[in-house]
Amino acid sequence: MIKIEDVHKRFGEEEILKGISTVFEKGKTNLIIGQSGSGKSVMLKCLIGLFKPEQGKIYYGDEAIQDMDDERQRMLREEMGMLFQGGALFDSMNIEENVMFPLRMFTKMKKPEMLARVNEVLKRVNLEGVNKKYTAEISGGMQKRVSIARAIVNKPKYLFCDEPNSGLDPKTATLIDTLIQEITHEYDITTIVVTHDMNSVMEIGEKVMLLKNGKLVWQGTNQEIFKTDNKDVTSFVYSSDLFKKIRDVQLKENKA
Ligand SMILES: Nc1ncnc2c1ncn2[C@@H]1O[C@H](COP(=O)(O)OP(=O)(O)OP(=O)(O)O)[C@@H](O)[C@H]1O
Repeated sequence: MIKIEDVHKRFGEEEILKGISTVFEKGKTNLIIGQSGSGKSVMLKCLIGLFKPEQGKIYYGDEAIQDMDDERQRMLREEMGMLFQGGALFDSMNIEENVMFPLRMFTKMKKPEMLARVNEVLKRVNLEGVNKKYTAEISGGMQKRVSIARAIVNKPKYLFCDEPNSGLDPKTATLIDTLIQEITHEYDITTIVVTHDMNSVMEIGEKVMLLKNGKLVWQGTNQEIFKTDNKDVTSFVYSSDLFKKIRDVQLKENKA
């Protein structure tokens, strides 16, 4: 679990995060949604320690990141898996070397042990046997699965995903979302996903947080998001034509 209390982040004169408090729950997919520029990525970067909030606290379990010494912060980073936009795989390494990278960085495992772990996670993401291929030789959806394998290879307690299905067709996007959710449940990870995608909200939004202009304006489940009359939620959700049409049909049915 990650708990944040009254987090403020400023760049120069501009306050980007204006006092955000919430809990990211363990064993669940926690989604941060909101329009472009609402502060989602800044929030994510505060959570992983890339940005330091001027005010407020970020607790990992009982410990605030601000109160941890350098060694404890380094240990915390080892507990984090990251799945960033574009996959960020190394073109010059094959798949096996890419997935092994965090183990080389953070552990003292010997090669056979690393290889066994790499094969285990490649199997988990249904990519057995691609070890020696290079990024350019596999599809975008497969690259995402390799990135997921790399993100979980060191058994993280926390998984951070920034727009994990950007650039994928809807079917592959759903597969990636579902994989992230299954892994979250299986390994009891606290997963945080930044997304624009309403399909992801519907599929895996076990806890959904809506940011607007640097404030948390609504939080709830994906079931609740379609029932609430909160104006910020409805204007975000129904800015998509498809969802607007679905809602119009529902309203008509309710009247009939
Ligand atoms: N390093 C930085 N220095 C100055 N301003 C920044 C920095 N990073 C982000 N910002 C500003 O913070 C605001 C929020 O940006 P952020 O990237 O968090 O938005 P977002 O909700 O993730 O948007 P998008 O969905 O387009 O990625 C923007 O106005 C952006 O210009």
